[in-house]
Amino acid sequence: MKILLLGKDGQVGWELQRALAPLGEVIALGRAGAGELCGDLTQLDALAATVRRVRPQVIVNAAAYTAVDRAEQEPERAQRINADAPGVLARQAAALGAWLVHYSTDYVFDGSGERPWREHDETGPLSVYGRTKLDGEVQIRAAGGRHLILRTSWVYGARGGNFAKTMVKLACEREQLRVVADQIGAPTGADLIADVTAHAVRQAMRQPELAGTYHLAAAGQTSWHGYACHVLRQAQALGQPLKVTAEQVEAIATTAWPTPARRPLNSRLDTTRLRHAFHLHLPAWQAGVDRMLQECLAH
Ligand SMILES: NC(=O)C1=CN([C@@H]2O[C@H](COP(=O)(O)OP(=O)(O)OC[C@H]3O[C@@H](n4cnc5c(N)ncnc54)[C@H](OP(=O)(O)O)[C@@H]3O)[C@@H](O)[C@H]2O)C=CC1
Ligand SMILES: Cc1cn([C@H]2C[C@H](O)[C@@H](COP(=O)(O)OP(=O)(O)O[C@H]3O[C@@H](C)C(=O)[C@@H](O)[C@H]3O)O2)c(=O)[nH]c1=O
Ligand SMILES: [Mg+2]
Repeated sequence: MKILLLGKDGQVGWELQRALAPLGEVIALGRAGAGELCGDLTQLDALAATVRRVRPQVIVNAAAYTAVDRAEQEPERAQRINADAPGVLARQAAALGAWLVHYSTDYVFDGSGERPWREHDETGPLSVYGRTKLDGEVQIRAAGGRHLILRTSWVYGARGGNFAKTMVKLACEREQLRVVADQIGAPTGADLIADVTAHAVRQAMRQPELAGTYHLAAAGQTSWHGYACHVLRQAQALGQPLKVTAEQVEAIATTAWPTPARRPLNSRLDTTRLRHAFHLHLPAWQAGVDRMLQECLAH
């Protein structure tokens, strides 16, 4: 089996290089591409030509414009990368009879209510990032090919920048940390996402009726404040020289932390559909966070 992986250098893309390897030949492209193959999602014609040249059975797209606040100033670029490029990939995949695996986000929802979002709940993105990710989903479905859209949340990985690493860095540098406590979700590891992807691809190729949209997040829930406190407790145990300890992190409301992009308060994702369809157990969010910190901070 031939798999075309896009976005190989991102948090999820990096883990996918490892997780997809046992499934077949993985042609992994970053933004720079390789030889005649284009991996740049802003180059729509060259991207389409790349798919036609490789003729994969599966395309996995882990590339995205993920700078949520910056996207408010660059809506056209975010639209091209997060929506138009996935549309191109989906139409090329459909023409080849190939699968497309793509990732989306909790930020397609408006964050209202208390209950975890289900796949068919009404969307209502609050930001340019969320709107462009939602349009990517729409374009993929419209192409009519076989696809898996995996919506995930609060991604972290050993490789790449993420909130957990930012908290450790800031707690070592600053005298004070304030973190929003009213946005609720589940931190999800890039390694878990990659492993579930590989498992789902294997199963979906035998059971094409499994095509569709699924919520994929670690079990449990917390706030960004709860997440930060957990990270700092672990970091301290691993010997990091913190100036701000977990107990000293100030819990604040979203209204006290103004940002260019609005973010959902309720980012919980209901993963029942994924767990049942693919017979999966999803671990508690803390397990993967602890493993990542151990990998990054232990010496
Ligand atoms: N990060 C998160 O918290 C969440 C992510 N997701 C989704 O999961 C998926 C994977 O995200 P994650 O791995 O965390 O994101 P990262 O930001 O770690 O990785 C995205 C990758 O895409 C690359 N990229 C950006 N622009 C282009 C381009 N024009 N052409 C080619 N590559 C490009 C980035 O390169 P560079 O670094 O050089 O810009 C980066 O390597 C995405 O679809 C994202 O929307 C969903 C929920 C939460
Ligand atoms: C650095 C910092 C952030 N915050 C807040 C801002 C924000 O509400 C929250 C998290 O900050 P971030 O910048 O990591 O958030 P953000 O980049 O919006 O994270 C999102 O990224 C995209 C790609 C997704 O798809 C989402 O699932 C989600 O992971 O914490 C504080 O309250 N205090 C701080 O010191
Ligand atoms: Mg971010």
